[in-house]
Order: sequence, then structure tokens, then C-alpha cells
Amino acid sequence: MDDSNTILEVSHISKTFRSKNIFGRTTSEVSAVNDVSFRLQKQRTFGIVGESGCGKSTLARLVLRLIEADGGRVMYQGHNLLALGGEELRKLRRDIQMVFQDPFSSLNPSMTLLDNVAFPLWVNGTSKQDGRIAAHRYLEAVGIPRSSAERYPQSLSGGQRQRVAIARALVLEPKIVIADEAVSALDKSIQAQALNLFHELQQDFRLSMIFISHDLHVVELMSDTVMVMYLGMVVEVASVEDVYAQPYHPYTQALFKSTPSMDVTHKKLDGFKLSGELPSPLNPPSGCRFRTRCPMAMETCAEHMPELIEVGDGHTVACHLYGEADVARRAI
Ligand SMILES: Nc1ncnc2c1ncn2[C@@H]1O[C@H](COP(=O)(O)OP(=O)(O)OP(=O)(O)O)[C@@H](O)[C@H]1O
Repeated sequence: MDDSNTILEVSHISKTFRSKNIFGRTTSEVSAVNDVSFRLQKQRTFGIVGESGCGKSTLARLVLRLIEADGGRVMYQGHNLLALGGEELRKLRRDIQMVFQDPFSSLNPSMTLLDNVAFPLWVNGTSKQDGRIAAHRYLEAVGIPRSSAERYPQSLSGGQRQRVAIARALVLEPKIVIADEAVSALDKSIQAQALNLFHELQQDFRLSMIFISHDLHVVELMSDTVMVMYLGMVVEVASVEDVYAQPYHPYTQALFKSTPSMDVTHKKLDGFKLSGELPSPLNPPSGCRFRTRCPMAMETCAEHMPELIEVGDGHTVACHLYGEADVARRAI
């Protein structure tokens, strides 16, 4: 992989949420993100997919320092964001903006659309007037007409509100946008429009994106590279073409099999449908966390956590089914 094309590098990042009782004793621990590493390439989209609760949102929040990691590094422009503070962190973090699933959480209902979009600029010292001029530009870029600028968020449809939330994220001219289930709450037809908008904006503003979704179709449409997560762990990373043509990990295969329309387009796939509940992250299975739902599980799966190994060009999988010998055989 070409390092000069990497805009953001996340290395060995982990987060365990701990609940404490009134005496300060830890009563429960949720291992939400466990030793996750990945690289985001310039002007590309890195998709993150997995069932609800697998740690996708926590990972995004760790990258942005909305919550503090237990360890690891997030390298951006030669700095580890996790080790920075104060003005330096504030300046670099401006380059990374997030779009959330529920635009209500990021829009202020007592402000007009224009002021909602201008607000991040005002906070960063731009004058009222200049902020509003810029906000008009970004509202137009996301397809909200000038005539709607003085309306309030609650008078808009879900799709329009999400457009405003996107304008609000873009107004600070970020280099990276993290979209966390940003289209999940929208109807299918509106969802397609929002995905097109993301594509257009990515070109126009030369954005690099991390696109998080539980929806395999959305991730396929948006991503260049895909990372599949299960219970806080990375199980597979590959180009979108490779992972959708031949997923290796039993969990990835099962995700495809369990998504009806995917099963139609990927009929030849091996694998089984997902059954059983996601185990509690309070007490994850030893070794491979997927082993309790995996019909191919072997003794070693309970004893050793599999490491990510390369099974193809830039295609890595964390599964004991694929040992070194197997990879070598495939290469012949
Ligand atoms: N602040 C918190 N305190 C305790 N546990 C948390 C907290 N935030 C998340 N978790 C737990 O961490 C795990 C990962 O949650 P996370 O929201 O990151 O998953 P997700 O894949 O984004 O799922 P979803 O799409 O449903 O949000 C879950 O078990 C969740 O309950």
C-alpha cells in the first residue's frame, strides 16, 4: 500500500467501557473496540460494516476524540491526534467532520437552517455575515434552495434535514468526513439521493470518507475498501470488489447469506445464514469472538484469537481456517 496516499492511519486502537459502583469498583466491562487498525486513503471511501453493537460508532468517536481511547494511535498530518491537546488538536480536528444518523442530534431546532450551517464557523471566529454567506453556498451545494434558508429544521423532511446536516459538516471545509449510519433512517428512494449527494460532494470537495453502515448494499455502493467488524474486532478487510466477490471470513459470508437480495446476486457464495444472538460484549467468547456462531469452529478457535493474515492482495482475514500454509497454496 502506498503510504503517500494515506490521509489517516489508525493503529491498535481499543476501548473498554467500564461501569463503576459508588465505591469506585468496576462492576462491568464492555470491550467495544479491540485492537483495530486501518488506513484511509486520500479521496477514497473506507466502509465499515457489521451488525448493530459491533463497535462501529465507538470507533468513529474514538478517531474524533469524542471519547478517549484506552490505547493506540490516530495519525493525521504527522500528528497522533490521541496525544494532542488544546489548540493543536482543535485545529486538526476541524479537518475531520462527522455526519450522524439522526440529523436532529446535530441541528439546533431554535435556529434557522442558515444559522445552523453558519454556527460552526461562528464558533471558530468567523464573523456573523461571512458565516452566513458561506452557509448559503453550502446549503446550495447540498440542494437546499435559498428560499428555504430561513426555515427551521423541524419543518423539513428527514432527507432534507440530513442535507442540512451534511452542509453543516462541510462548512468547515474538512478533508475527511465520517458518515455514521448517515442514510440509515431515510426511506429507500431518499437514501439513493443522499448516497448520490455524498458521491458528488466527495468529487467536488475532494473528500476522504469513512462510511459506516450495517447495510451491505449501502457499503457496496459507497466504498473503495471495506472493513468488516464483529464484537469489537476486525474480521476482514479488502477492496470492495474482492470482499463482495469472495468473502473469506465465515462471518462475512454469513452476513451476505443473511441479506436476502445479496444472496440473489452472490448465489455462488459458500457459507451459512447467521443464527443466534450476538454474544454479550460484557463477556465475549474467548479466542475468536465469532466461534460461538460459527459452524466451522475448531478447538483452536476457543484458545487463540486469530490474527489478520493476508489471503490476497490487500485482502486480510482473521480466521484460523486460513493458516500460512493455506495462503501459500492459494498463491501457487
Ligand atoms: N458510553 C457507553 N457506555 C457503555 N457501553 C457502551 C457505550 N457506548 C457503546 N457501548 C457499548 O459498546 C458496544 C459497541 O457499541 P457501538 O454503538 O459502537 O456499536 P455499533 O456497531 O455502532 O452499533 P449501532 O449501530 O447499534 O450503534 C455495544 O455493546 C454498546 O452497548
